[in-house]
Amino acid sequence: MDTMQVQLGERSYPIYMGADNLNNAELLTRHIKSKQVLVVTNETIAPLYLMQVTTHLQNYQLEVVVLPDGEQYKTLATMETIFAALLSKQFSRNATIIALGGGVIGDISGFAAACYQRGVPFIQIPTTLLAQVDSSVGGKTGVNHALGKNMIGAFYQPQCVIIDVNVLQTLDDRQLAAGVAEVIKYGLIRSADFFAWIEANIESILARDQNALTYIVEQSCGHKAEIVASDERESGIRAILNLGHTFGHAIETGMGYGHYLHGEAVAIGTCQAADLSRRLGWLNDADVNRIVALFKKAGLPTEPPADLLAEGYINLMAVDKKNVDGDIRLILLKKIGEASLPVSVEKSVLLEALNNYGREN
Ligand SMILES: NC(=O)c1ccc[n+]([C@@H]2O[C@H](COP(=O)([O-])OP(=O)(O)OC[C@H]3O[C@@H](n4cnc5c(N)ncnc54)[C@H](O)[C@@H]3O)[C@@H](O)[C@H]2O)c1
Ligand SMILES: O=C(O)C(=O)C[C@@H](O)[C@H](O)[C@H](O)COP(=O)(O)O
Ligand SMILES: [Zn+2]
Repeated sequence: MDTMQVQLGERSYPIYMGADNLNNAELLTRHIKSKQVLVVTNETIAPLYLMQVTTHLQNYQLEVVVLPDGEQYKTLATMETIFAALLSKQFSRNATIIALGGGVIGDISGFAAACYQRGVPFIQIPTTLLAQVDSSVGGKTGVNHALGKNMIGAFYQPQCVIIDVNVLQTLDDRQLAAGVAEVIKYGLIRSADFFAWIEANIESILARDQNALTYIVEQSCGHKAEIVASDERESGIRAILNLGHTFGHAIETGMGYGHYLHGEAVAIGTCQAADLSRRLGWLNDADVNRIVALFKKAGLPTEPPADLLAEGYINLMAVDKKNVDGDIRLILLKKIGEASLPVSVEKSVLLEALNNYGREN
């Protein structure tokens, strides 16, 4: 098993990465400092992994909340189910919440932990590739609003992250690919070598080769942990983790949550960001073709939805969290392996790019 530390002073925590960690009773209980424990999961994950985890928690006052499955349930209304369970069982401020699931469960449970009695400890047990490489690390928690993605939330760090790569074997292919989108992101924003490694090994990743999966989880967590350690609350460099997300979040909200998976929307959004970077003269045609080709090889979409028109996009992007004084700001690419900090883009340039995506300047 490999351990990595997210260095955040008194909020520092370990990420445990390995195979079979869900069968490690000592590890699963190492960071629980309370008698009361609430496991939050969903109706898909519960039959697969709930027992495997709760079997090691029999010495605690254990409660379980099983939420409905889907991005459309990442709402304030769903959080009420968690608060009702905590209050009806009279859980105290030292109780521990365990998030067992993908990014949706992690984001909701983390935000519930941040809010309940103004903050209780929580533990992330991510069960999708996307959650293992991205959402379980870094403390962004929250829920969606009908008018904007992740608009209600808090920065709230977990006590630890426990990753078991074995659980990736039960993920369906579409969900695996969605996770690969965020893995490609790390190569694009920070490491041309890692990007080239993904290009060379994409077949092994998609075939769920244990070594390939372990490698991308370790590399991705390493990149994310370093970025978060240097800028916990996104006042600067952390924003590069948002590559492709300004377009991607507009797609998710505009098309209705759950229509496109988050990773799929990020894949399209990253191709749009690459196209815009080319229009600004930062990337050349060959770079953009290379990026689009890798997403395609991963089985991800690269074309924006035809029914989301440019004006609609811009209205949705107008509430992006990176905006300042109403100016839309995006993360773009200087080259493969290096992202820009947020760049303000004139509405006319954005409209031109949205209307002519993939075509000559
Ligand atoms: N907090 C962050 O930093 C951050 C980063 C990236 C994404 N996110 C958020 O994460 C969410 C997307 O997360 P996701 O891609 O994990 O989606 P998800 O949580 O919806 O999980 C995807 C699907 O896989 C199922 N599933 C989970 N684990 C499984 C397993 N081991 N075997 C079989 N099925 C399994 C789930 O029930 C669900 O149907 C979005 O809401 C996105 O905004 C947050
Ligand atoms: O951790 C971060 O910082 C990220 O931006 C990671 C993203 O992959 C993730 O989708 C995040 O939830 C987006 O954050 P938001 O602030 O744009 O909602
Ligand atoms: Zn993301």
